[in-house]
Amino acid sequence: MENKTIAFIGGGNMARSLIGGLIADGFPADRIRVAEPDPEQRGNLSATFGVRVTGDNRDAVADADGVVLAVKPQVIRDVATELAPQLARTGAVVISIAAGIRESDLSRWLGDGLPVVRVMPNTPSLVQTGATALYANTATSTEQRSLAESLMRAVGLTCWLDDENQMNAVTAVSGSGPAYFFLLMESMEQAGADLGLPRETARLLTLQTALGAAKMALESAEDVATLRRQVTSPGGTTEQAIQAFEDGGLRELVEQALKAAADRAESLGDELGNQ
Ligand SMILES: NC(=O)C1=CN([C@@H]2O[C@H](COP(=O)(O)OP(=O)(O)OC[C@H]3O[C@@H](n4cnc5c(N)ncnc54)[C@H](O)[C@@H]3O)[C@@H](O)[C@H]2O)C=CC1
Ligand SMILES: O=C(O)[C@@H]1CCC=N1
Repeated sequence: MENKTIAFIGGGNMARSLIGGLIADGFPADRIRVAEPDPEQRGNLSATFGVRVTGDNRDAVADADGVVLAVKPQVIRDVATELAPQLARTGAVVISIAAGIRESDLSRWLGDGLPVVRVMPNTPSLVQTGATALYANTATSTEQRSLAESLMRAVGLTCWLDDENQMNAVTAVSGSGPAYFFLLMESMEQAGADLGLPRETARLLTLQTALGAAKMALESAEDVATLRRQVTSPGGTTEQAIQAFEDGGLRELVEQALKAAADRAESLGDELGNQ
């Protein structure tokens, strides 16, 4: 990524996570541009990260080697069309993080033949513990693939997809995934407080347990089912909790929830791609 300049179009939640993670990894703030229409957010981005901000998308991409489209799926078509003539001249690789929006639609809006990489990151990128899947179109050179991968690797784990259709499943698992774990943490914190713990104690015990479980699962040679069984003493306390989860249909609920997220990614692609 040496000497590369990156422009973010849209400086919202996901862009902030990526920018914060990149800077924490040593990427120079003076090689990051952010185009953001909201003046308050621009001020905040500039004050927090020291990046160059602008209200003009075209200004942001002028000297960029990589352009991250970090706007909502509903506005990506307008942004792509607006930037198309300029991107055709600069040859920058376009990196879209928009859920559901297909490479074929992006390529049509940008003008066929431009390098486009679809990526699905997640917000823990802010603390360099992101999980990102990437898919590149055939117009993307090896160097441009490597730029997209290096950007995302700076903020966490990366994996390439050969089949773009898998991107909706990725969105359901890791793109949206942090929210599921946050929900579980919210519920555990509340339950701990209801059982009589001080709120802060319940919070800290919950968060450290989540961190410990994820770290252990990543580092252990055992699969997660085995690790779960190791906590579950026969006739003990965990068994009662796990039984309550199973009786409540947790596994089916998780399947339904992830299917609903993947279906929404698909329908966003249908709705917004056919414009
Ligand atoms: N939030 C998340 O956890 C994740 C989000 N994504 C994707 O990232 C994209 C952005 O999502 P968020 O950051 O959550 O949304 P957000 O609403 O926080 O950020 C979008 C930003 O784009 C700005 N914007 C609106 N119109 C614009 C325009 N015409 N030109 C430039 N900027 C414009 C908005 O002012 C806003 O700051 C979406 O496409 C979403 O699917 C992907 C993975 C995870
Ligand atoms: O909720 C959403 O649509 C975006 C995509 C993945 C996470 N947030």
